[in-house]
Amino acid sequence: MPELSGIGVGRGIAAGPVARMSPPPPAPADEASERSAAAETERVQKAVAEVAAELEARGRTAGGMARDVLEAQAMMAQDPTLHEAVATRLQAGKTGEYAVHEAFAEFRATLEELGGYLGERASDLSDVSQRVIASLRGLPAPGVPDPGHPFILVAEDLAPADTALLNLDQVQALVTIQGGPTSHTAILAREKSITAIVGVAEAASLTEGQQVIVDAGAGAVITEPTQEQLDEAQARRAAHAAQAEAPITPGALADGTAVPLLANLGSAKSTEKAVALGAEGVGLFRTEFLFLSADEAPSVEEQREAYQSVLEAFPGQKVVVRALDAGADKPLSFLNDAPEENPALGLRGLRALMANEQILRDQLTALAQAQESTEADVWVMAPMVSTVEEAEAFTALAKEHGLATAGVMVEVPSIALMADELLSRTDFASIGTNDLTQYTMAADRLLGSVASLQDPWHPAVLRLIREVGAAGIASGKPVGVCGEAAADPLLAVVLVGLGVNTLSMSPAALAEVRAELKLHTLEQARGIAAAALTAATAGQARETAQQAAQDAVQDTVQPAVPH
Ligand SMILES: C=C(OP(=O)(O)O)C(=O)O
Ligand SMILES: [Mg+2]
Repeated sequence: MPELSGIGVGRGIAAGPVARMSPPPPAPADEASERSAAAETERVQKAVAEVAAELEARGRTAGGMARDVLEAQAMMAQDPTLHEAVATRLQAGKTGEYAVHEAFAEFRATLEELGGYLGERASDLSDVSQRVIASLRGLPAPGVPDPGHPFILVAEDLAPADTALLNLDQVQALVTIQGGPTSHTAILAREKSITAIVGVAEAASLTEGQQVIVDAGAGAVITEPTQEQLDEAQARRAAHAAQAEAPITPGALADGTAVPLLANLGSAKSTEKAVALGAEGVGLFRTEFLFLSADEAPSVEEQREAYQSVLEAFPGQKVVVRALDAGADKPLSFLNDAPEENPALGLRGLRALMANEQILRDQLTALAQAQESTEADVWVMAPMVSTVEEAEAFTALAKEHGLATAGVMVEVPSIALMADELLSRTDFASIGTNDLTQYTMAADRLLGSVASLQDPWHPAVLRLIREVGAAGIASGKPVGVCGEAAADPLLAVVLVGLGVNTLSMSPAALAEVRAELKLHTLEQARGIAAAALTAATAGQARETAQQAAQDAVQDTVQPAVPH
């Protein structure tokens, strides 16, 4: 039973036949057609009609937002301006493929120049053009396949729109060649509870229709499963589904040690889901959504309203609000429009806020006002902090605005190493493992080519977390984790073993983490963490922790002294 390995997202398991994402057809050459213009026109019209009908049919099956997107694409395929542009080229003797390719590309460039909503639709136009060209050539449509039965989707990577539109009755699991644990595909898969393994370099060898088991917990794609393995996978799938239905209890270890499980929220829209899935508060409220689509900072009143709607959903519970984290992957022209060679190392996060202090002051004012009219326990924290002076300055400013609990994110190795000094100057620390991994490993979190380095299991990252956990225990100040690492059930246990008190994650991950914590005592979690720390590589840390966790669970189930 050969296996391919990658980075599993969550603990799901699924089995089924592979269906590969078809690559886009190669661009057609500028050649004269051997057919008459009339014959080419007929071919193109037929292909366009087929593509439009297929997109509409898919929209009807998918429903909801996907239906609107697909119907808009079907309309694009039939746009009269485009048809005129294609017809002109056919009259000039071009092939149908080339006429479609060139006319759609021209139309796309016009849309991109217009910008705004139409500009955003430009890439949809390329998708339609590729579908028509594939149809003219008699090739399968590019994009997510539709074999008519449940399947395991194998792709180089998925565009966010592809992931968002997946038909989850058909797609049993996702395997991508590219991508790391914090890639968009992994984050979206986690959010939608799709069984997924990303960064499977050898997935290119999987063939259409081949039976595989995708075991996300083990990060393995089993390529020639035996009947016994298929039965076991089926049983584990049923158990996993039952776990999602398990009663919601507060996060705690087997010995009753409380580990509050909090939600990461990206906007006010997801509060309901977080509450329904049992979030005991919010460990990271990302406020960027208010700023990113704007040309200038939103007013204090606009901000107050948005913050209030989140705070109201958590009366009596903790809500950790992060000050604006702009720069690098989230550029904001009104905050910093200077070109930077290395924006991830530039004026981002708290650095950008300190350079535009009024924007930070307005945000703190809005938050303090929102706090006054709700019963949530509001904590505020700063992103991308590198020095204790920065932490001190932010904490003082937050208190000046009437926010009693102020802390910082630990995302830069320098501040992790200074955790003891940090915690003597601020109220709490929250470890952002996505950026902490990026900066520790010097690997851009958005770059597929270095995704394998972007692994929070790396012992270098774990050693830094140990520093922060130890400083938290020594000072009695709370230390949380709000990066994607907290959503990996076994890594969550390791984090608690390293001294972390709370875990914050996408709400979809709460059930799995809750179930895993219940299997281990604090002493065992410390043992599993100590085992992971002995490793030399990320892979070894994961394996060593898995072994230590299994041994610990067996010791608990089988008492050492038989009766
Ligand atoms: C939680 C984090 O912040 P973001 O992902 O928003 O940068 C992190 O870096 O881990
Ligand atoms: Mg971050």
